[in-house]
Amino acid sequence: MSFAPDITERLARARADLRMGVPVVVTTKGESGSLLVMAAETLDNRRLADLRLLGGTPVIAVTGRRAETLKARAYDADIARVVLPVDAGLAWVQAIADPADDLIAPMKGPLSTLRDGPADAHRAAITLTKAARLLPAAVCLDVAAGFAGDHDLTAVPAHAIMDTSLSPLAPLIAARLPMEASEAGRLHIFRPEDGAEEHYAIEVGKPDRSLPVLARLHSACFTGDVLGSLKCDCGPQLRGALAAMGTEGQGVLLYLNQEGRGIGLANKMRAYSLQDQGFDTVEANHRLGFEDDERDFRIGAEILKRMGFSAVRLLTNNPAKIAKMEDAGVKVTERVPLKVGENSHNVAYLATKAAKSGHLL
Ligand SMILES: Nc1nc2c(ncn2[C@@H]2O[C@H](COP(=O)(O)OP(=O)(O)OP(=O)(O)O)[C@@H](O)[C@H]2O)c(=O)[nH]1
Ligand SMILES: [Zn+2]
Repeated sequence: MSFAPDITERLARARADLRMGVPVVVTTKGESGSLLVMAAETLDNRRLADLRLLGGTPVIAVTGRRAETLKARAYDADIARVVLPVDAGLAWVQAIADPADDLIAPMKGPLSTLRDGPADAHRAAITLTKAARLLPAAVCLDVAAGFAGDHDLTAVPAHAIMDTSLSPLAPLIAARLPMEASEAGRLHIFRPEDGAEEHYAIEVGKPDRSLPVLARLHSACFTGDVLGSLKCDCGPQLRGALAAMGTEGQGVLLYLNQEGRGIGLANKMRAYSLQDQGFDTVEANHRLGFEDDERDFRIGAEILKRMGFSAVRLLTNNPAKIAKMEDAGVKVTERVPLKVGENSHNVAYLATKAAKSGHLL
């Protein structure tokens, strides 16, 4: 009998802790052992002062993307460990993590980055901040084994954070949902076992499981789907896909809670703020320290398979989605273009997606 949380549950706790500003400890088997980790975004003055009392050399781990903008040398390939100067305060930490003021205060340096020593735990710390939908930057300090226990902190092994296997998704409940596009709608809720966000599937009609189904993998876009934002084409694509399924009398639309191409709504708004400064959608993601697209489309493939679908006619303009479906074992027998909702505000955004992300015009 055990009531203690397992590794997956402790990972969920660690994400929640970081969002609240509570430190966590990342452990490795190597020489350093335990790394105290705080998300740069949620660090406060009290914990920064406490960190200083511990001595040692605190660093901020940032992604290679962010390091490039900061002109910091990334000795660890895809990440950099920026040394926290002795006199650096909270504003300095936040300016390293957050590109909001990069243009008005461009000189943060010269920044010194660590070259020696293991960086696996630091890399895991950044991955954890991303999973918590925070800015990908972590304030880190080597601590003695036992630190987590002494301070009642959640400890997680780096290898568990870096484990990329997909968490099982269980179908939770489904119910009839008549919609404008089709009265024969049914909404299914899927809940992942790792405590991450739920995802939804809207089934239209009763599609024959032995035939390729008309399908759409829609990523959540609060601004486009709900507010009718003109900055993207998501709202018209969502309604267009449902309308096509209504006309055909069958189909399946997955509503994946991967807002902002997987960076979360707060970070997407940071990206929008950078776009107001003149950066395009891809550059904005990079300046924040993210890749262009942080979504995991295996989730969509898994839900389709759980629902009994093995082949789809996919409504998309994004060839990467097709490749990722095929990789995950869902056959794409046809690409059905979905070109709706172009306007004067999003024409540059759509052109950037075509030029940089391979979208078909
Ligand atoms: N980070 C970021 N995300 C954005 C931006 N504009 C829209 N999004 C998000 O991008 C996602 C929309 O992508 P989709 O329409 O599903 O897919 P796609 O990759 O464009 O491919 P299609 O199937 O052709 O539509 C949603 O999660 C939006 O919230 C932006 O400027 N920055
Ligand atoms: Zn959108």
